[in-house]
Amino acid sequence: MIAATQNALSATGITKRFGGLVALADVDLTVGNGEFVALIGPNGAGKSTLLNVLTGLSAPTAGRIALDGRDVTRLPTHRRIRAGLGRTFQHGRLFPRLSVVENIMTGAANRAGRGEAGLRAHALAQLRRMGLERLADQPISALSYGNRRMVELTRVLACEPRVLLLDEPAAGLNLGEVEDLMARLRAIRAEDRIAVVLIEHNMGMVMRLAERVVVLNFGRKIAEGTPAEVQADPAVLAAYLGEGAAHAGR
Ligand SMILES: Nc1ncnc2c1ncn2[C@@H]1O[C@H](COP(=O)(O)OP(=O)(O)OP(=O)(O)O)[C@@H](O)[C@H]1O
Repeated sequence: MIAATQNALSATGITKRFGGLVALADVDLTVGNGEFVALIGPNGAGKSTLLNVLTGLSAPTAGRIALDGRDVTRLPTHRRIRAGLGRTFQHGRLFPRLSVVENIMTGAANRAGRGEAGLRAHALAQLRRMGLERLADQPISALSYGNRRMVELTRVLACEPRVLLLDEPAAGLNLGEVEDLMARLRAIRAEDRIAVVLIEHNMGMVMRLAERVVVLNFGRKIAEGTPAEVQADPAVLAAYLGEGAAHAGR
C-alpha cells in the first residue's frame, strides 16, 4: 500500500449518520502532497460534515482517516492540528478584543518551542506574507469583514499545516478581495506545497484554483475529476439543476 502513504490526507469509507439522516455515505477523499482539491455540491450535500469529521469535531459513524499515512481517526482535534491539519471555518472564530498579531500568536501557540518573542516574530512574518502587516496592532473589532477573513486564514497558516481545509473562504468577500485571496492561496501553495481542500460555492474560484474537484450530493460522491471533466458531467449538472428547481419552487 505505498500509494496510501503518499497521500497527505486519505479518508476512506466515511459514513456519518445523524439519527435517521445519512449525512455522508461511504465517502472516499484522498489529497496528494501539495495537491489542491475542491469539494463542491449543493446545499446540504455533506461538505461541512466531511470537514468536521476530518478535523475531529465530529466522529464518523464508520470510516478511517489518515494524515501522511498515519491513522488519526481516533485522535482529538488538537492532536490532528499538531499532526499537520489546519482548518478555517464558515463563521470566523477570532478573539474580537485581541489585536491581529495576538490572534495570530494564539494560533501558532500550538507549535511548541517558541517563546513569546519568537511567536510574535513568527506571527508578524505570516502577516507580512499575507500583505496584512499594517493591521498587526489593530483590534479585530476594528477590521472590515474581508480583512477578518484574511486574518483567520493567516492564523491557520501560522500553525504551518501540511493539509489546509478551507470552508467557504470567499463567502461575503467582494470581487477584489476574492482576487486577492486567490493570489495569496496560489503564492502559499507555491512556497509551502501545502495540500488544500477547498469548499466553495464560488465556481469561478473553484475552476481557477482546483486541480481536482470532488462532488457530493445527498452525502454521496457523485463525480470526481478535473474542473473541466466535472463541469461537463451530466450527474453534476442534474444535481445543481435539482437544487435550482428546488429553490425556484420555494
Ligand atoms: N449536527 C447535525 N445534526 C443533524 N443533522 C445535521 C447536523 N449537521 C449537519 N446535518 C445535516 O447533514 C446534512 C449535510 O449538511 P452539511 O452542513 O454537511 O452540508 P453542506 O454540503 O456543508 O451544505 P452547505 O453548502 O449548505 O453548507 C444536511 O441534511 C444537514 O441538515
